[in-house]
Amino acid sequence: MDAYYGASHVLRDIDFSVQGGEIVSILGRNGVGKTTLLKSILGLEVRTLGTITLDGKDITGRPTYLRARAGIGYVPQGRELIPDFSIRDNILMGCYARADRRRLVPDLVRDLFPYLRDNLGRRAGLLSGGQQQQLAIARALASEPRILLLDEPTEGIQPNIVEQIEDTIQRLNKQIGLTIVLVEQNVKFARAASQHFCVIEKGEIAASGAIDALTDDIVRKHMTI
Ligand SMILES: Nc1ncnc2c1ncn2[C@@H]1O[C@H](COP(=O)(O)OP(=O)(O)OP(=O)(O)O)[C@@H](O)[C@H]1O
Repeated sequence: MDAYYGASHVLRDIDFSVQGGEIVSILGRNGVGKTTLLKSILGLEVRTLGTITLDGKDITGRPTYLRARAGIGYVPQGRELIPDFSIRDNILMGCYARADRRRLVPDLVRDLFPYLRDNLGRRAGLLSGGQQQQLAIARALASEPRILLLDEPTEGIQPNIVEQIEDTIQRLNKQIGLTIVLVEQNVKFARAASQHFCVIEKGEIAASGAIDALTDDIVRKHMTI
């Protein structure tokens, strides 16, 4: 798969796949194309050449909202919440991506995030960074995705809260078998959270494999500045 913004060729010859039920981290320096890979899977903003399949079905020609309804959830970098909306209304925004369009705060969200459950009427803009990240994940879960794309969930989050996010990711993966693609700059977090990795350098895959094969050499070569 190749990806373009206008004439700018951002991803080249990307052969990337995720098995159901696994967590994969996409790593690499700033600007190498990690977010673009997620946007290519979603069909968002970027133009792609090549084929994208979900459960063996070709979704390449489908618009983003149909890819979402087919089971792809997205937590964008920077979270993109609506600060003046309540926690409840931010979560319900995710329901537009549901195949059945039902508007409800799923039980899963209530179980995972007791703070959100107990403060549904609170304005999103008043939440801490960690709570906002929980809310962005909750909004994505409202569509009941089978695969969740998470763009830098630990960015700007206090170290003690990073562990909570890792715990959430593990629970989603183990309890409901959610497949997760995680864009990360935090190598320690990626090592702890995922089973596979994929390093991108200048728009191409420079290394990939089981997470144990993510050596310090690879990190030094492709990730240090
Ligand atoms: N909407 C856009 N239009 C044009 N160029 C873009 C657009 N979005 C990103 N780019 C460019 O595409 C390249 C890859 O960007 P991308 O955001 O995918 O990188 P990234 O690895 O996710 O970086 P970061 O870690 O900073 O988020 C960069 O050179 C960036 O400037």
